[in-house]
Amino acid sequence: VLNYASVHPPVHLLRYTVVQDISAVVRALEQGVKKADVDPAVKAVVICGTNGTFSAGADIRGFSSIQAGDRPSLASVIDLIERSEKPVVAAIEGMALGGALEVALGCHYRVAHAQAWVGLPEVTLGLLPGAGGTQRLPRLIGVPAALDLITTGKHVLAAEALKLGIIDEIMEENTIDAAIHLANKVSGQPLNSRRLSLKQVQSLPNMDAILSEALVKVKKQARGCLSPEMCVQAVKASVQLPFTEGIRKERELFNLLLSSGQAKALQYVFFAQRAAQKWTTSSGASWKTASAQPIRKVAVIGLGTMGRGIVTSLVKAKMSVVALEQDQKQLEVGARAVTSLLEREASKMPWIGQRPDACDPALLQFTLDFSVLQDADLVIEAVFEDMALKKEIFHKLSAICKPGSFLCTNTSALDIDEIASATSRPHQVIGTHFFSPAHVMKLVEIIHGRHTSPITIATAMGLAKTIGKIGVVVGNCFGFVGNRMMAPYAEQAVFLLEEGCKPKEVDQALEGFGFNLGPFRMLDLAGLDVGWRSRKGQGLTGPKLAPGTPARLRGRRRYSPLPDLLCENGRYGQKTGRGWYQYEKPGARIANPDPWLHNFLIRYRDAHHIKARFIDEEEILERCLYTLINEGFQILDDGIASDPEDIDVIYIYGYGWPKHRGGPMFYASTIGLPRILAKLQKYSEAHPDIPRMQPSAFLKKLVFLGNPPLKEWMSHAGHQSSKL
Ligand SMILES: CCCCCCCCCCCCC/C=C/C(=O)SCCNC(=O)CCNC(=O)[C@H](O)C(C)(C)COP(=O)(O)OP(=O)(O)OC[C@H]1O[C@@H](n2cnc3c(N)ncnc32)[C@H](O)[C@@H]1OP(=O)(O)O
Repeated sequence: VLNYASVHPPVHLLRYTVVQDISAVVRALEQGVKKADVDPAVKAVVICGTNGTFSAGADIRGFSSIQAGDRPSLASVIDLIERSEKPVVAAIEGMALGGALEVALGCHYRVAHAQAWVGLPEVTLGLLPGAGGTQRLPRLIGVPAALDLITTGKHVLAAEALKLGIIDEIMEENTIDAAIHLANKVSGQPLNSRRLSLKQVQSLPNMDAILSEALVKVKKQARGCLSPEMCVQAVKASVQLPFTEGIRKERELFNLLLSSGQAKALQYVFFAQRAAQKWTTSSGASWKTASAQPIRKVAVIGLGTMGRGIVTSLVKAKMSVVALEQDQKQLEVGARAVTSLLEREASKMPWIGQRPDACDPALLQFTLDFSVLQDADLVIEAVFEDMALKKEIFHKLSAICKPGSFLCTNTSALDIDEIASATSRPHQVIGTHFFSPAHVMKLVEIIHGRHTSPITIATAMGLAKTIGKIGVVVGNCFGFVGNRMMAPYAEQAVFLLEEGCKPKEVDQALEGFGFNLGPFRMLDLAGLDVGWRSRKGQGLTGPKLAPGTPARLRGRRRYSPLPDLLCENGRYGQKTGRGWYQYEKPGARIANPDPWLHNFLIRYRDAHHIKARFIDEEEILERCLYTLINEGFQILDDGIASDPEDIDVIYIYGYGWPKHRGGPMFYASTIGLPRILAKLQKYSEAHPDIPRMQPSAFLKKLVFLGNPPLKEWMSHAGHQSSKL
């Protein structure tokens, strides 16, 4: 891990590589600094990394073994560095993240390569910079900038770090030589002014307001996630307390976070997101053997809400795009919408000024001419959810597109195999389920059909990565993973209304749990007509419904006609200004309880002889969340998702599941599968007409096997993951 290398005497170079064994690095760093301190031949020290990287910080896997008492050791080594009578210079190449930046902050000088970047990502892992970072950074760059970096975990490039004052010098090349040169130059000069622990935090007249506004902001954004709030508390301590007391406070807050459980969940998500990129299918295809084909030109069919967002994402990633509509008017409306989205995106990216080509309109062509699509490497069809229309388009694409083109359908539920059957190249057909708004949401479900080739999967995954999305490979079934699990959740929410809840009560319970939006606000945003169209297509309502079908039963299953009745009343959600809530005008966003709906529910319950009862938050949460989780177990058993991590990534990045709870399957593992099973059994006995409440056989099996850890679940699934 450590080389104590004499490079240009009298400067000594301490080199570090990957920080896997945290305590070994801390010990080695301590020994290196102590040795340099007592060696009379050494006049200065440079700390750098190897292979062009200072350090990405600690190995996250090592956090689980950190004991509360271990923590101060890096902090004390950083103190040792800072107290050294010989100047210590950090030479930052590549990146300095987390503990590594804290080490650099303990150095007296910091030199960085122009392409290097720095950051304190601890907050995203449920922690805070606990080796003095929350006390030194505000002393170096002031409270507002330090709060921004520490509470978001964002990375900044060397140029910005220089502007902020984190870095003293930037080099285009030979960063280590420059650091050695600087170390030689400052050798013998007084160091007190370079010791951040001795500096005062720059006082600001509105400091109290800055701190309290920061707290309000992070509380609002974090929805129950503790680490951003603790970060603000720690920075506040740097303002209000002397350095050593501030460090004590930082340690106390760090230990609290370390034992909170949220840190474990967030660290799980870090690895789950990366594991999802290593896709496999139940037939044995995998990322290891399939390579993505290069995609230069993409065509998008349909410029509705989804198509516009998809085009925007592609252009932002500098891909050449052809956007097709069926008539001139729709083409013009769509083109205007895309232009405005691109302008809005550009205004959010100030660095775009330095990269004038970032949203280059020359990359984008709007057309009505289907034949322009013939040389596209990949086509994404994004018309509305109508199987006949999609099949017609795929039939045409199959005839027009060059033989190597990949054909993707943006669908949230439809059968990929049926769509592929309209082509002569089903192996090149794949589902790419984007989430709305598609230029913002990170997730893309990549759905392989029976005939989809591994190269097609790899190419769709590659495209997702290129445009900054997180692709997750899933199997083909109605609703795939995300919407299939959403169905029992939304169904429970509506049953709860029938039984006595108000939409706001259900939403508040789930927003309190940490969702960005509760189910009714989410449905109003997505548009109630989407589900209505799908239910009509399935014959659950509308003209295809058999006459004489009881209002609240489909076969022997409980059914709620409430969402259909709302649509029949023209209440489609936000877009019509009325849905489960009322809005000031169509398109407005603030949801207000609607007395009309309240009276409607009373009349509905009377008509169906339902006696309203009080339903507490616990029941709301358990019925909505546990039925969703139950479907997740069924999906794993069916092989539609290859492991629980994939489901969790889908829920976090596509459905607003609170990240600090680690995704539904991780959450289930923290609650304990026996408890989930017992609750589902209780509710399904009370509601025998709701099949989705019947515990899945896989869940029962795992409980029978003694509630094994999440990592072992798939070795017991009916459909075993080929990742094993
Ligand atoms: C020279 C001075 C050295 C001083 C060193 C001091 C060290 C401190 C030791 C004491 C510790 C005290 C407390 C410290 C806390 C911290 O440091 S918290 C900060 C931890 N670091 C991070 O959060 C960085 C997380 N990683 C990333 O952001 C990115 O991975 C990356 C580094 C920017 C690289 O991105 P990219 O190129 O896109 O690759 P990825 O796909 O993301 O990752 C590649 C594989 O590497 C694995 N990985 C990455 N980071 C870590 C990590 N920190 N710990 C463990 N593993 C990591 C990642 O999982 C990928 O793995 P595979 O999927 O298996 O390939």
